[in-house]
Amino acid sequence: MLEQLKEIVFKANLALPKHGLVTFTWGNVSGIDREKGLVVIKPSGVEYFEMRSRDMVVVDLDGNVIEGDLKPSSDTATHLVLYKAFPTIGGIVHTHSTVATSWAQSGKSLPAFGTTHADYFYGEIPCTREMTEAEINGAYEHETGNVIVETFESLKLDPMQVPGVLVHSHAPFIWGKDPHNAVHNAVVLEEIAKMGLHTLALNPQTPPMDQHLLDRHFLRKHGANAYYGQK
Ligand SMILES: O=C(CO)[C@@H](O)[C@@H](O)COP(=O)(O)O
Repeated sequence: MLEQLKEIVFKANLALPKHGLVTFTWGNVSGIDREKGLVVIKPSGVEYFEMRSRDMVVVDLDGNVIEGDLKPSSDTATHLVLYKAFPTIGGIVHTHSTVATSWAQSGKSLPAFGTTHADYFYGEIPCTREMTEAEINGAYEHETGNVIVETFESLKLDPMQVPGVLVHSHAPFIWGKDPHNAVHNAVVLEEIAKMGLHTLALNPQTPPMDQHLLDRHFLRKHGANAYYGQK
């Protein structure tokens, strides 16, 4: 079942250690088949060097395992909340990449300081609020998804314009039109998180970039009038 999507999700998972985004098993990638309403996700706690395409787990949008011998990622419930709330996304990545996670741990949103950021994220990457004791002690991974959705709704953000979030005291979740695109955005997030950290070290008063420059850079790569590359 979903052999092609399993292969895509498997390769996207292997791309995380390749890009230096995960240590040990600290991350996961999923992809969705929207027509079938099924999600393919990495198995939980399996070392990347041992993982095989056939180890990918197929779940439905309620989290029932439809195919697979292994337990799905412990973050599956978060992925499912995001797929249900954001119908335009096709792939999700979670990592504990060092610098993006440092922003999340500090509870700080990542401002758009320059064009590297603006090429991929149309403005600040928000950090969620802290989760409550009841949320932490309840269905924690499901509530993690809910707090992400709450953040995007309260800030009126389009998840395809800001394809990622910093979860307070935890780490980033990043998404895209498919698993490969989500990994690409996760690599970008780690790079701009580093740049943001260095920017503030050099000048703690650095303001967010000019709005016109932000518009110019995001819109030249995204939307109806995009012209970057061989378009
Ligand atoms: O946050 C954590 C662990 O703290 C998890 O996201 C990470 O280890 C990945 O877990 P899975 O192997 O996907 O279950």
